[in-house]
Amino acid sequence: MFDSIPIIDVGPLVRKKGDEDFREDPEVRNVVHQLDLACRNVGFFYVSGHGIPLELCQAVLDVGHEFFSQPESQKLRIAMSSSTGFRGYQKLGENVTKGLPDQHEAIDYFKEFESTKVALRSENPLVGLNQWPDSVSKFRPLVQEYLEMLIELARTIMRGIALALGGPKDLFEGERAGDPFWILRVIGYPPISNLSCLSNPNGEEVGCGDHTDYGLLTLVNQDLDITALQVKTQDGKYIWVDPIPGTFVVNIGDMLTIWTNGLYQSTLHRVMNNDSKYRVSVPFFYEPNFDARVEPFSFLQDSTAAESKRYTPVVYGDHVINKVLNNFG
Ligand SMILES: N=C(N)NCCCC[C@H](N)C(=O)O
Ligand SMILES: O=C(O)CCC(=O)C(=O)O
Ligand SMILES: [Fe+2]
Repeated sequence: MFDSIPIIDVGPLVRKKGDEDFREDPEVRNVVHQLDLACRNVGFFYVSGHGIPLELCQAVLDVGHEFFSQPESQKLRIAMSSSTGFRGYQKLGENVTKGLPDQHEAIDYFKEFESTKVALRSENPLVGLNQWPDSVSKFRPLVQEYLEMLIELARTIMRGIALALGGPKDLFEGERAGDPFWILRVIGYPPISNLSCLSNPNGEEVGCGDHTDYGLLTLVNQDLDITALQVKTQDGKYIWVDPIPGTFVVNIGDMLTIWTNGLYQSTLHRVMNNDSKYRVSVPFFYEPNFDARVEPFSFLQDSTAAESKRYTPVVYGDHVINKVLNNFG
């Protein structure tokens, strides 16, 4: 049970990640304990002290606003389709959650596959090249710089989570997530009140319907002047996730649920932009290796035991392909 989202200063993890005595360091232990509580009880937390400049986060949101404010014809020049590997721009309502169209537009980026892995091409619908808008000149260099920093930050937080589980600090390296897949979405949410045609026949319009994220860890960078993200508590109530300057909103994904045999559950969340302003958010999704086989850790099975709670193993890539194909029918 929870009614608020904890704030965790991960400064010690970031500063001491190369230290020999990382595991035993009292400041690191303290962060690790907070991560454990947040992952067990909430599945969501804010991260401060991460070292990513606020100006870079803001600049990424700014180019998002600039892109979405363009005429549709301009945006469609980088349109997403099955022939781009589902990478690129999707119009309002194109993404579907639990059968209902989401009231957001977005550009989706996925890690590109190495061209040498030819075998992937024929059977993997996500193979393709990322689509960059040349109409917003700073877009590509900014987003690429941002991506590199977020991959590193997420890897560092996963090292803390590895210790929180009582595992070795490289629990999520190697065959599990040493060559992590990633997804980045630049998302625009018009004010719900502005929507000219309502798509949901039997209820409220949502910017993004109830869902859990697919992989390991999501880091959300969101406009600071609008509250729109909501997290569902165990008793079915939603709580608003107010933006806090200098933080990311972090949540755990489905693969961590399986690896931890349900100890750390991915939490349902949705987006409602009831504000009168247009909202941009940029979630970054840090994922396992594309071909990682994900199954409950044997060292956790005793403590998380009840046989009925055993999670079925999946290959991460199969899970994400399924999700993406469902999102776009
Ligand atoms: N890559 C991630 N996690 N994207 C999350 C999008 C959530 C909505 C999507 N239509 C769904 O139903 O999953
Ligand atoms: O816009 C947000 O704040 C979160 C979006 C989200 O949950 C997602 O894309 O998975
Ligand atoms: Fe999400």
